[in-house]
Amino acid sequence: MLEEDMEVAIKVVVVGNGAVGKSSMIQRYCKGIFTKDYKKTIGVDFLERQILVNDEEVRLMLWDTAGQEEFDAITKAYYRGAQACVLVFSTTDRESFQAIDSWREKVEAEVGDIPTVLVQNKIDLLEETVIKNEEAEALAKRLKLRFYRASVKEDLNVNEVFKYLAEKYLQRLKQQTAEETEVVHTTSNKIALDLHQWSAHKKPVNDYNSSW
Ligand SMILES: Nc1nc2c(ncn2[C@@H]2O[C@H](COP(=O)(O)OP(=O)(O)OP(=O)(O)O)[C@@H](O)[C@H]2O)c(=O)[nH]1
Repeated sequence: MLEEDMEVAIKVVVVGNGAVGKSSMIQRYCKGIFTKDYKKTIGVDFLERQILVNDEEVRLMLWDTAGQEEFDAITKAYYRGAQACVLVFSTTDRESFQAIDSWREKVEAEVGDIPTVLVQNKIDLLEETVIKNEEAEALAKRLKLRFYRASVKEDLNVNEVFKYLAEKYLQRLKQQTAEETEVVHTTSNKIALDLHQWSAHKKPVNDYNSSW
């Protein structure tokens, strides 16, 4: 169990090419709305939402990063401290699919291996698709990532994406806590053992007169 009074807050970065639906996904998840207008994100922005995961309160802070290369310098700084990541591409944009590897590398370069999920957005436009199902699945397999097909417009699979990331993050957190506890135990066992060995070498109090 985690400390009861401690709130778990997770910084999640949502990355991918421009216009794949990152801002829309965050708005949908945090505000429950969808707008048709496309307003290019300048730099970064964030919204948050609290959810319950296995009876644990989790605050998700969703960082919306610009998909345009021109803002790379600003967005890179915002990856720092990220604890989970959503990689998004669009059903109707092949370049956004091909760019996934490079987005993953950019995030990994800043924060290492964090819980990450691959999302194909705009599946309501499946008849206009430029990506085969097998290709997307192969990419997920190669990157060893959970894969979701979503439509922010139709509110399909959006909640699932963030729920999965929160669960994955908590799972890792508990595992780390358990490992740290084990290290402490191992260390204290070692100290106990050393003390035992030391006292075994120590001369008994009632034996001070004999030669040791
Ligand atoms: N049909 C459809 N359109 C969507 C969906 N999600 C987003 N859009 C539209 O796609 C366009 C781009 O969405 P944004 O959320 O602004 O894209 P973005 O990835 O944040 O773009 P940048 O800020 O440039 O990085 C907007 O017109 C949205 O309304 C979806 O699931 N289906």
